[in-house]
Amino acid sequence: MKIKICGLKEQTHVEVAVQAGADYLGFIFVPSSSRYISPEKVADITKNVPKSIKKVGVFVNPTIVEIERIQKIAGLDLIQLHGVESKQLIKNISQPVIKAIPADNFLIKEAIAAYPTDTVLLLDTPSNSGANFGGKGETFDWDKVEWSLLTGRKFFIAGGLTNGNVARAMEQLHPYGVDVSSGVETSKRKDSKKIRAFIQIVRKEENDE
Ligand SMILES: O=C(O)c1ccccc1N[C@@H]1O[C@H](COP(=O)(O)O)[C@@H](O)[C@H]1O
Repeated sequence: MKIKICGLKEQTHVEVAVQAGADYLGFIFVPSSSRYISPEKVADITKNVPKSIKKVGVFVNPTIVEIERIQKIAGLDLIQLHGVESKQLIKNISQPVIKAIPADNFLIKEAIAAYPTDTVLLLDTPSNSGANFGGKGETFDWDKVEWSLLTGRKFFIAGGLTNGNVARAMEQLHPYGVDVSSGVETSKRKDSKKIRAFIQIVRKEENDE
């Protein structure tokens, strides 16, 4: 089970996530987000991160120029697209892509048809405004998704995961990975204890399965 800790802004939390056994570290390059971090800061706080742990840049409707500029400075391994990006943009990105989609059966079917199998999908809670901006800490109704649509596809579960529900998400949904941001924060700041506990719970659950 892959674990992605997202929205990191401080070196201490990067170190905690790495030591506890995260696979992916996520950084938000969306200027309007309270979790925004500059590419220069990402390069600085991740300089000691082993190469085996992947750095993911999260974007909403970026241009290819913006992605390439930020990727070069921050040293990103993967690009997560969290908006309504074109298929052509995805084709132009040199790094592997994680494509976030709202957890809605119609949109899941569309995404499966649109994106090649090497594009990892990330199911997140649909936003009330219709836009797919994440990081709100809200779960979606797991029972309403036709999970069989995703057979053969790698997908992350995101949206409101916490130390209290992640084991159930794994048992019930069998994702390729779990992605958390708000659930490992206290007062809108990452919380080292919650990060460690989240990763321990996931590792224990995968051993028990
Ligand atoms: O975290 C943000 O501010 C954000 C902004 C724009 C796009 C995505 C964002 N976060 C991503 O949302 C999911 C779910 O987060 P949460 O656990 O529900 O808080 C995750 O992939 C975040 O990286």
